[in-house]
Amino acid sequence: MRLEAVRKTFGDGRVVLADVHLSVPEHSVTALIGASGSGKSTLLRCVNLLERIDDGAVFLDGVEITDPRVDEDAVRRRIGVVFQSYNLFPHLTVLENVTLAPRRVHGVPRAEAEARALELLERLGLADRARAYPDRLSGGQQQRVAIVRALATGPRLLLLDEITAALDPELVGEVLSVVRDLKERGMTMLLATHEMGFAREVADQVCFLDGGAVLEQGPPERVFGAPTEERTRRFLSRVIASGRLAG
Ligand SMILES: Nc1ncnc2c1ncn2[C@@H]1O[C@H](COP(=O)(O)OP(=O)(O)OP(=O)(O)O)[C@@H](O)[C@H]1O
Repeated sequence: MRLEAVRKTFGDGRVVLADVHLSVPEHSVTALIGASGSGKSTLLRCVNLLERIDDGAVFLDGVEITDPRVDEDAVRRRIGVVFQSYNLFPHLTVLENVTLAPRRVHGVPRAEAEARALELLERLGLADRARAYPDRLSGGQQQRVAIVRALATGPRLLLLDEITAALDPELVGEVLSVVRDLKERGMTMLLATHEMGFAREVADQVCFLDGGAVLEQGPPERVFGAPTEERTRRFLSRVIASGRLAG
């Protein structure tokens, strides 16, 4: 997946993404870091076509998905998204939550959708929760269900937007270990995070966004260990001061 010269403005003409170039190689993990408001979520939303870009292009498997003639549903099937808030339907069981989009949006037969869902739930240690309702699950379990739901359409790319931010600290680990497992299985991921320790551990590439522009990009050892830009250094020292580099 790659972004070429992506520009996004909101209402009053404020530039939120300015000329962003970013390449996310297949089977690799890219972490977007940067201060609150630097444009991380907006970038993810532009990739998933939840936001329309003003200029530039986004490519997935060599196809320009930001071309207005492209079928948006087909694109979304190939891009899984997990947000900070799990957004599970409270009146549906775990299994129903996971199979809803494949069945209703993509027309997958019930038996096939359920078989795939159960396989994924099993893999994420949730098989025994399939018939439970979300309010019977911990936050960590709910977020893992949200990850299963994102995987249920067999995406080529997974976008993770601050997926541990709403969790109690003791529940963060179980969600991060799922991400590690997906990485080992070769899933291509683009994630936005404030957890620098996690970015450093799981990412193949770290991209520092500042005011909607990519200021610095490279392997985590380099960006965290020897940042070349003064602003990156300042951001990281603020993060260290707040204790979020470890973890
Ligand atoms: N729908 C919108 N309309 C207008 N402005 C928006 C909209 N969505 C985001 N913005 C603005 O765009 C800028 C970037 O926001 P974004 O949420 O992408 O940043 P972020 O880096 O993800 O922040 P955080 O780390 O707090 O999640 C912010 O100034 C935000 O207020």
